[in-house]
Amino acid sequence: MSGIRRASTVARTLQRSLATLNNAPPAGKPPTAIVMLNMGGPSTVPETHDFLKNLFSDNDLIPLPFQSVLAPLIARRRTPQIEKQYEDIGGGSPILKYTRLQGERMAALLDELHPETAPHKAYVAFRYANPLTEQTAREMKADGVKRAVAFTQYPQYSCSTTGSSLNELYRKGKTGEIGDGVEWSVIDRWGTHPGFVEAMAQNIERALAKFSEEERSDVVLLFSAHSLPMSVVNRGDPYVPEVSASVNAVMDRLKHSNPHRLVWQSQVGPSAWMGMQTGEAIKGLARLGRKNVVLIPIAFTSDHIETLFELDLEYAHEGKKLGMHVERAEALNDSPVFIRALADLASTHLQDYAAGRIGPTSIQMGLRCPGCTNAACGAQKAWFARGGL
Ligand SMILES: C=CC1=C(C)c2cc3[nH]c(cc4nc(cc5[nH]c(cc1n2)c(C)c5CCC(=O)O)C(CCC(=O)O)=C4C)c(C)c3C=C
Ligand code: FES
Ligand SMILES: [Fe+2]
Repeated sequence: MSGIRRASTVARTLQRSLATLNNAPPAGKPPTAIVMLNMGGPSTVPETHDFLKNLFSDNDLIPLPFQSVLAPLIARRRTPQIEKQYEDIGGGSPILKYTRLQGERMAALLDELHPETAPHKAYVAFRYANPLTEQTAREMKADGVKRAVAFTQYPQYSCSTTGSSLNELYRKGKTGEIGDGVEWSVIDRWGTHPGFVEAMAQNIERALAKFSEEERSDVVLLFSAHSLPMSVVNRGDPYVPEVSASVNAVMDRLKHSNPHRLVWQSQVGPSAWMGMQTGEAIKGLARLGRKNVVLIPIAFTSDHIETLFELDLEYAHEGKKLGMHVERAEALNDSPVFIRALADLASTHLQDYAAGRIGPTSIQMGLRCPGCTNAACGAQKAWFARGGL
């Protein structure tokens, strides 16, 4: 351990002891909180409007002039179209169901893997839908949490996704809404973790098995990730290279059995976004005579309108019209291989942190995008680097 890291560990331990003296914990050992960060989605169709209003109000995701006035207007205008999409996928987003299930199973595994910090409790903190961070903060405070891990559920880091969730957590944490003297550390990205790669590869193999043996090696693997505005890419956001690293890791695990491409979906509005777009790629492959495609959602861990609506209902349907055979690799959802990977990530983090091998944040998280002008990013990173104390 370096001298600086040892000194900061000692300082944190002292701060923690003082905080404990000031706020006696409730009877019984409070849980180690594993806070699962994600954007969330409307669990029922009537929640769509509030979800969109929260999303368009997020200055870290979409900086708008007069945001507090414009956001409700845009949300109201967009609600009917998006409500229809949630109706078409069965009446709501399954993200809360899957995040809860993943969290509960992960916490049970963690109690076995790392009994030193047991009991573990998974908390869900969504950015735009219930349970919002403020609701989760109240629950954590009531539970008397003193040690918490912010665990992003986005495999690859973007300042518009994980960055926004961390900024929100920082705002609630620094005002004491989550409790006083809570010691934080962060799992900020994990897009090449072997368990995540294995779970993705197994789902791709299951989709490939739906093609005849003669066709199988010729199937194009089309990895599809939510796009980013070029303004975000061009300020140095790490998401695009991190998604590419995930794709390469999965292809290595598959021993490059098939040709592949990484394409981008779900762009919103008239500005320039990262391409090539998924829909255009399917049309282009059809034009080039490629008949067989597996679509792979690589940047999200559970089903959402983008898998169930865009990939299944729009693109797969479009492909079929063009005479193609299009399958989709399942999202990770309740994959036991994936849930074990989450538990491994958290237990390795807790172990390394307790042993002083890592600090509260990764080395990579300390660096702001070279083009960043958002002061919240700097304050948030500094706060988490001090363990939130
Ligand atoms: C890793 C995934 C995602 C990134 C990166 C991302 C960036 C991003 N998104 C918008 C604007 C919108 N996104 C919307 C919905 C939405 N976004 C993601 C994921 C990422 N977004 C998901 C999974 C969803 C859907 C939720 C679901 O339940 O399926 C929407 C709302 C829908 C719509 O109006 O079309 C908007 C708007 C921006 C601007 C952005 C990067 C800056
Ligand atoms: S936008 Fe990336 S650190 Fe601020
Ligand atoms: Fe999005």
